[in-house]
Amino acid sequence: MLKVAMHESFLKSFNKLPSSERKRTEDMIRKLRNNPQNTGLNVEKYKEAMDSRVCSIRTSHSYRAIGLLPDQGKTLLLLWVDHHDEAYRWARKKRFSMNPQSDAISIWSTTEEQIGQPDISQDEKLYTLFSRYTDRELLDIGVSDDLLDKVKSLQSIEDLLRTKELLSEASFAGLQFLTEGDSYDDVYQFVQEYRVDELAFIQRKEQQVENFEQSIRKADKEIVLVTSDEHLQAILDQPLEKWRIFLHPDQQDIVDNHYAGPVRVLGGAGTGKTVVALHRACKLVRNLLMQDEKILITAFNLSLTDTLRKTMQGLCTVEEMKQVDIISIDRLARQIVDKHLPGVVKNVAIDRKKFEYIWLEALSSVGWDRRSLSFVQDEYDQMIQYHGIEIWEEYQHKARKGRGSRISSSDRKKVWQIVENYRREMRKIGWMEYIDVLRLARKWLEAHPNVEIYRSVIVDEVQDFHPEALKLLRALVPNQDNDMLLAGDSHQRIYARHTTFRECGIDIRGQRSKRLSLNYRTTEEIRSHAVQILGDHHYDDLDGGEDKGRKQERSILRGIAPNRVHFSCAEGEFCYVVEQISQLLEQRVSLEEVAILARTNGLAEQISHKLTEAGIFAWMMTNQVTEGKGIMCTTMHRSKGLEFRVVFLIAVNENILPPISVQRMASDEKSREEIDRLERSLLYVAATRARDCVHVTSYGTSSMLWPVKN
Ligand SMILES: Nc1ncnc2c1ncn2[C@@H]1O[C@H](COP(=O)(O)OP(=O)(O)OP(=O)(O)O)[C@@H](O)[C@H]1O
Repeated sequence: MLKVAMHESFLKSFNKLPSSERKRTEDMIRKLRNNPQNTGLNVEKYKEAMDSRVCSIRTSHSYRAIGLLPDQGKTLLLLWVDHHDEAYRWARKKRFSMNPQSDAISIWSTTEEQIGQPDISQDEKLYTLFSRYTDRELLDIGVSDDLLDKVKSLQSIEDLLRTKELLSEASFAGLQFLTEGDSYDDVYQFVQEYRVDELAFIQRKEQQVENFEQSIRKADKEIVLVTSDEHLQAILDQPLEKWRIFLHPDQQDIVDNHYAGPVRVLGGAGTGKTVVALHRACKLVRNLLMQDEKILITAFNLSLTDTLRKTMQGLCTVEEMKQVDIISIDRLARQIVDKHLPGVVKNVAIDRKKFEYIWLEALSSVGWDRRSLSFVQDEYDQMIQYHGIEIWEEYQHKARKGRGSRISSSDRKKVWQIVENYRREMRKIGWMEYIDVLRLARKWLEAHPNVEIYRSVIVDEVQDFHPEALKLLRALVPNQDNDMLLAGDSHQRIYARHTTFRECGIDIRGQRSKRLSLNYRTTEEIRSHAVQILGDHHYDDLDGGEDKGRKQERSILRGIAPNRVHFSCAEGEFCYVVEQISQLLEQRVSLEEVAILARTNGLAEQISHKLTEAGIFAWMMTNQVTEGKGIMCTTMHRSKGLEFRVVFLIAVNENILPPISVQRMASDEKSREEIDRLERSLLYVAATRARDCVHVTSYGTSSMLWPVKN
């Protein structure tokens, strides 16, 4: 009897099959397990594949499954199922390896060029990239025997890059240094030093990956071994999300621990912070809550809370969900105020531009004009609203830590007068800002300490919470064991809100700070490019320290680097997007797995209309509309927390990233630096929404934040 295991990728492709084919595939697996010799199955080595372990299995007249079966292997690992042409195409370009660090199996695509040797003439051979080095020299810097001819035939840096996957890290780096003009001796020295580390790595690898069977057992996060026909049925009947509930031990630890107070979970994009937060929520509902107690799951915006709700519904029963509230922090604050202070909040101002005339009148009351507007608004946001200041005496002597420009005491008095005028006029016309609503809710709760609303709170994307929101959370949940889990990442901070948990009354100590560093969403190529965009700004650990964990992060998936393309005009960019979408459709990628992200609402709306006009299903995601059919178009800001197979970042142009209007608002060097940091984080967030592929496009003059390489 043959053991059958199924990789996550197999289940993904299985989920996309027509139902009749699913049934046939299920029958095929049953037959495989019971009688692999069954002639109808045609289990055959697929000779055109790069990996000699690849085999194909017939599931029906026109469908094939692809698997890995080493010679003398006892376990067949199913990897893919598709229409036969597609299945073979998939298998032909794939390479597979067990990743000893993550216990994951890596599947990555190679390009057509990598499959065949370049066809070059004898003359051309003389002038190849490495023709001046002898075989011995190349062997000494780590090029393996079987790759000597290939390396010697490379003619350009692009050829070398395409060969990267075939070379060891050390030899690839060495060859790259040679092309950059480093002397052979320096490169030789570098490779020898590098090899000491690499040898240690290979020894670890050999120890850990003793054989294929053992690796399959170890990779239990992404591979499931079929143990019986009933088990097979159960797996195939479940949606993928449910099946995928195998946490990494680091993740499981965070979920299972008992904490004497709030716990912080840091980690770059795609490291599973949300997954951990929701599993923790589930665990608390099951093991901690009394029948009349509730847990709050909150995040910054509506689209995020929508996504959290959907995932949570997949993890908990309907009964358990009754003890869980999932709501954005702003909406929750509004609910609290409306309930306990009815009529106090009439309207909440989102667009400050609308009230600019009030600011200008307030400025003129002290003899200032529009030129001081940005400075006063920055002072209001970063000092007065940030610290929740309501009286002059508090503002008068407040240290202006972090503010770039100095202020005289008479100007400070004038700023306060302007702010008082602004607040009074806003009250008169019945408007408030969200920060005011958060403060009102918090103050009401602080005045009524016996009203316990939640037993525990779980927060996602906490880096963008305003200090008032964090203080509100503290007031919502009494200080006790397992009271708070705060998940976030300062690299993804896209609103200018710097605070520390401590300043907001949230005390995190020692062991209650965790970091995840294995990226499950994005390929290593996309992750590393996105990280480069962040530049060399300082990134904090959300509590006043520095987050130094970024260097340890890595992805379990491999793939292609982001496509950075530039056009002379917007029309050129649009044609490129349409062309790429047509190719995706040919590859049977569903439109729902594609997103187009732009810096502004207007640009996102524009592309959504243009696609619709071109006959491609597309919809615009807004705060009100969170579901639609076809390609999702939205702003980079709203894409936070979401994920797609393919992402287009469009109009990455000068004066759009950052927008000229935002650049003009900078009142000093410090604000300019902050704008640069925020816009880089925004690009990082947007690019890391992609699982497989990112296209970064621009027209006219491209943005300096993601330059076009010539
Ligand atoms: N242990 C795991 N096994 C398999 N997939 C996982 C695991 N943990 C997380 N994932 C997947 O990785 C992806 C990213 O997870 P998640 O959204 O929780 O990351 P995140 O750190 O919150 O990301 P971001 O900060 O970018 O929003 C999701 O598709 C999730 O299902």
